[in-house]
Amino acid sequence: MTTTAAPPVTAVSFEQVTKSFGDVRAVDSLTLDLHPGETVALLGPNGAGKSSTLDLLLGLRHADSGTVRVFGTSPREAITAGRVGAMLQSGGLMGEVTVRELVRLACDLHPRPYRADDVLAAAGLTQLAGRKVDKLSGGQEQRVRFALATAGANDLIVLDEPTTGMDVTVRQAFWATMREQADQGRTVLFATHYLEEADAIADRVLVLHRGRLLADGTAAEIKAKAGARRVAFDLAELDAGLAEQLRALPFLTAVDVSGHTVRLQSTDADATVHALYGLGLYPRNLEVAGLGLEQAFVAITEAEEAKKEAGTC
Ligand SMILES: Nc1ncnc2c1ncn2[C@@H]1O[C@H](COP(=O)(O)OP(=O)(O)OP(=O)(O)O)[C@@H](O)[C@H]1O
Repeated sequence: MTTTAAPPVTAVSFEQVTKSFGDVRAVDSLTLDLHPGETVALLGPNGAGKSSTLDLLLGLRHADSGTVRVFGTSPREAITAGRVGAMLQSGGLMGEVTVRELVRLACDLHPRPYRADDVLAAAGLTQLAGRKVDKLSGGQEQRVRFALATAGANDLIVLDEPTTGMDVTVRQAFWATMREQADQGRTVLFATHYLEEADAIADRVLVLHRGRLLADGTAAEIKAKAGARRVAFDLAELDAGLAEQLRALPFLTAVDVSGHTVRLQSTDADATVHALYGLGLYPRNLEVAGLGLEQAFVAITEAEEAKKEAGTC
């Protein structure tokens, strides 16, 4: 007798999903699969469509066209089954109750709940459990949202700019908890403007721009996709026309002269270094390195903007 292996479960699947608000296409033909155990960062400039994408995934909005599936079902079915936890930017918290009462309620409502005390502890809220929710600081409120998103054994955790307002210690504890969740096979999807977080935490990075997926890969792949390298050096003497001279060189995509330090981005670092000597410069402390994720992100989204202005996309 032969047995056929079940197809691998996809945590999230977007197929040709489009969502517009009036003239604005917030999500544009998005096709995407997320897998169990992946930690995925969703990056994009303001208005790129990150929150809209998360809203579609959570069934808070419906697509104009295309299909969104969560563990093979509709978002609503997946949520009702207690498979999805979310921490969103918007939406007020119930204020007149204590932190403990609110977290208990979330646990009571969850089909696969954790113990409220454990949830409070994991979110760093044990000391604040007796405090009224409307007396919390912004960062403390974020911790409560985190607790509500992790009140039960969710298979997918969706976080919209989760660490905004959190101090460094809480932020580190937060990501440690998320790592544990991913190590247990859960999928963690988070939108963020903190690119260093995406670089450190995510094993997959998605770059959205005007509702379209511009890049999808590991942080290293995204950096490589930007196709540029950093060239930095110091000059003992600065010529007044230096910045102009540098800008006239080929292959440069960014020029920054600050004090005696020059930072360049070049699509051909070898040619750039050669050209520096050609200009009669004597660069000291010369460093050539790949782009950081933040610079790669800026390079990729700016290149897309430039294409749009030139009418080629
Ligand atoms: N309810 C709405 N009504 C009208 N336009 C909307 C609505 N929600 C989103 N938009 C528009 O859709 C686009 C995408 O917005 P969205 O909030 O998804 O972006 P974002 O990437 O999350 O941005 P940010 O980083 O600023 O939070 C924007 O141009 C926004 O103005």
